[in-house]
Order: sequence, then C-alpha cells, then structure tokens
Amino acid sequence: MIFKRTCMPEVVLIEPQVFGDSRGFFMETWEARKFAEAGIPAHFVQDNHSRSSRWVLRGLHYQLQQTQGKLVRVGEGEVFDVAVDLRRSSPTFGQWAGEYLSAENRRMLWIPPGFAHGFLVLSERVDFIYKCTDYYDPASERTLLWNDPELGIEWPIPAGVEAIVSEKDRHGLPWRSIETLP
Ligand SMILES: Cc1cn([C@H]2C[C@H](O)[C@@H](COP(=O)(O)OP(=O)(O)O[C@H]3O[C@H](C)C(=O)[C@H](O)[C@H]3O)O2)c(=O)[nH]c1=O
Repeated sequence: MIFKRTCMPEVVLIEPQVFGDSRGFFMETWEARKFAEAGIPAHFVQDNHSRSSRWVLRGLHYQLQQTQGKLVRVGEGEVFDVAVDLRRSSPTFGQWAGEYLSAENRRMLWIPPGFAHGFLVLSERVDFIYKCTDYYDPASERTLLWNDPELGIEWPIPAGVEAIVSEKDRHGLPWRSIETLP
C-alpha cells in the first residue's frame, strides 16, 4: 500500500498493492496495522455502498455530531471525489481537495472526521463503497452547497451538462452560512 498526502496533508490518497493473475486480481482494501503505521489509526463502525449514474453528484455532506472519518473507494466506474475542511482550528480550514477514484486506478481516499464529503460520477454507473468511523446521525447531518462560488470547487462537469443532485443537495447552504466545526 502506498500512502500519498493530497494538497491537504490529512486527506490521504491510498494506492493498494494489486496482485493480478490469470483469474483476475486481489488487493487488501483495509489493514489496520498498515494504516496505523501511515498515521491513520481509524476504527470503523459502518460500511456504506451507493450506486449512481453518470453526472450524479452526492454531497457535500457532514455531521455536526458523530463526525465521520471515511475511507472511500469505487467498486465500479469512476468519480471525482472531494473533501472540504470544516475545522476552524485547521490551517486548511475552508480548503478543498479533489481526486479521481476509479475501479481502474483502484485508488482510495481517507477523509478524516471534520470534513464535508461529496463526489461526482464520471462513468455510466458507479458503485461507491466506503467505511465510516462513526454512525449515521441524520439529526446532525448538514449539506454544504456543492457549487458555492466561494468554495470554488473545480468539478469536472463538461459545458452543457447539468449535475444530477437530490432535493436536499440542491438546497445545501453556502459556505458563509454553514455551521463549521471546532
Ligand atoms: C448516509 C446514509 C443514508 N441513509 C439513508 C437515508 C436516506 O433514506 C437514504 C439516502 O440518503 P442520502 O440521500 O443522504 O444518501 P447520499 O446522498 O449518498 O449521502 C451520502 O453522501 C455523501 C457522499 C457522504 O459522504 C455521506 O456518507 C452521505 O451523506 O439512505 C442511511 O440509512 N444511512 C446512512 O448512513
């Protein structure tokens, strides 16, 4: 496993070791010792799996309580995955990192607690699979507006294409109005 810092050092890109043979391939997608050695001592309590079609954009979501760290990857397809630092005490407060994750590059992204998270689907279909360090807490879940100009996230949406977002995400709050984290 190779661990690479992104433009925000606590958001880490992980490239698993892939063992290919005539049957296909094998790779470890989570191994506590290797992650702890890389400074990611995560303890996961919930696994999620969502399926989306091209140009769906889910996010940007976070929880005020039970803030979730997430280890995200793609089982099928490709996404542009984004994390936004919501921690007022952080030197990267208000900054974002985006990475292309796909079944081809097999890359995973570690997003610590304290970040908003979302992704844009770039392939016909995506199976998005991820581990969370805390439980879903709908009462404290919040949505940051994915295309807030102040955030300036460079989503790779071609001209003339509309992102497909849920009603909830359409009504996300702009950066200036959200409740941030300590
Ligand atoms: C997140 C979640 C949702 N649900 C139920 C609630 C709704 O009835 C249904 C769809 O939920 P939602 O539209 O919030 O799903 P996403 O838009 O994929 O939300 C996720 O999107 C971004 C990318 C994230 O990082 C979060 O994990 C999560 O917020 O699943 C659950 O039962 N448990 C859960 O943990």
